[in-house]
Amino acid sequence: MVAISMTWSLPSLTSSKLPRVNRYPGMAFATVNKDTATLGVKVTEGLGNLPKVVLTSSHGSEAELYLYGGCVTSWKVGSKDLLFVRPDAVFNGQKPISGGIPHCFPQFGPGPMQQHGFARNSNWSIVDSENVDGSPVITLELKDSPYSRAMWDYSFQALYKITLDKKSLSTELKITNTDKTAFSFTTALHTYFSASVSGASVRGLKGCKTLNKDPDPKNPVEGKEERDVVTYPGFVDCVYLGAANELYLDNGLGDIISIKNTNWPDAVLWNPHLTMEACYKDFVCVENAQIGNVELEPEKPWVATQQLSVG
Ligand SMILES: O=P(O)(O)OC[C@H]1O[C@@H](O)[C@H](O)[C@@H](O)[C@@H]1O
Repeated sequence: MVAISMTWSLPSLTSSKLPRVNRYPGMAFATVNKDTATLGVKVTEGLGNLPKVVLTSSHGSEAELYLYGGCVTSWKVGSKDLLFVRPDAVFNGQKPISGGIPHCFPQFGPGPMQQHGFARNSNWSIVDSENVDGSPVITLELKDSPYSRAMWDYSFQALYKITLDKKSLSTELKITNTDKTAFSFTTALHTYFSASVSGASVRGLKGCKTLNKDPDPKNPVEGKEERDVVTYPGFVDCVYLGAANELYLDNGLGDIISIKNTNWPDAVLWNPHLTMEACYKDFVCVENAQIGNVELEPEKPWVATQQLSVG
C-alpha cells in the first residue's frame, strides 16, 4: 500500500452568489483506497501499486491520473475513453507512462537531456482539490529534486490544475522560476487520443510553418502546411509552429474533439506507424507544445491552458 501524508485545512465557506465549491488545500494527501473529503476526488492504488486519482463529475464523466508523471491516463465521457494508453506502457515508477497526457518538461526534445525531460518520470504531489458545481478539480505540484537537479540544475515549481467537466477536461500548467537565476525550457502535453488511425484527421493547421522530424528528428525539414485536413497516412512526426488556438481532431471513431489552448503556441502530430505495429492503428497524438525556448526570470511564472472537449 502507498501511504501519502495528509494535511487538511478547513473547507472554505461560500456565499450563495458564488459557484458551489468545496475546497481542500493541503499537502499530498489521503491514504490509498480512501475517499478524500472533496466530492468526486478519490485517491486509490493504480497499476503497479502507484497512487492514482479518480475524478468523477456529477455529470457522469470520469478521469484518472497517476501522481507518477502527473499523467492523466483516462478521460471518459459516457463509456468511451477518449485517451489512449499504449499496451506496452509500464507502471513501475521507473519509466514514463506511455499514454494519456504525459508532460514533456523542461525539454520537448531531442536535446541535451533525456528525450522529453524529467517531469513525466517524477512523482508529483497533490496540493489542492475542490469541487465546483459538481466538477472535481485537483492541483498537482512538482518541484526540483536531486533527480531533476542532476539533469537541470534549477529551482522551479510546476503546478498542474486539472478540471473535469461534463464534456471537457481542462488543464492549466504554471511553471514558476524559484531560482536566483533565469532559466529556459521547452515543454509539451504529449496527448495520446484513442483513434482509428485510418479515419483520424486534424483541422486548424493550414498555413503553419512545419518542422518535419521524419526522417531525422535532429535535423527537421522546414515546410509549410497546405492542407485543411491533416491525416496520418503513415509514420507522422511533425511540429507545427504558430498553430491555431483551437484544433479539431476527428478521431475516426465518431467523435470530434476540440483542442483549445491559451499560450501553447505550437502543436505536434505523431503516429509511429509500423514502428509500433501492435498499437499504432488505435491512437494518434496531437500535442500542444512550446517548441521555442521560454526564458523565465526569477520569480516569474509561465502559464498555459488546454481544454479538450467533445460534442
Ligand atoms: O516518449 P513516447 O511517449 O514514446 O513518444 C515519443 C515520440 O514523442 C513525440 O512527441 C515526438 O515528436 C516523437 O519524435 C517521439 O518519438
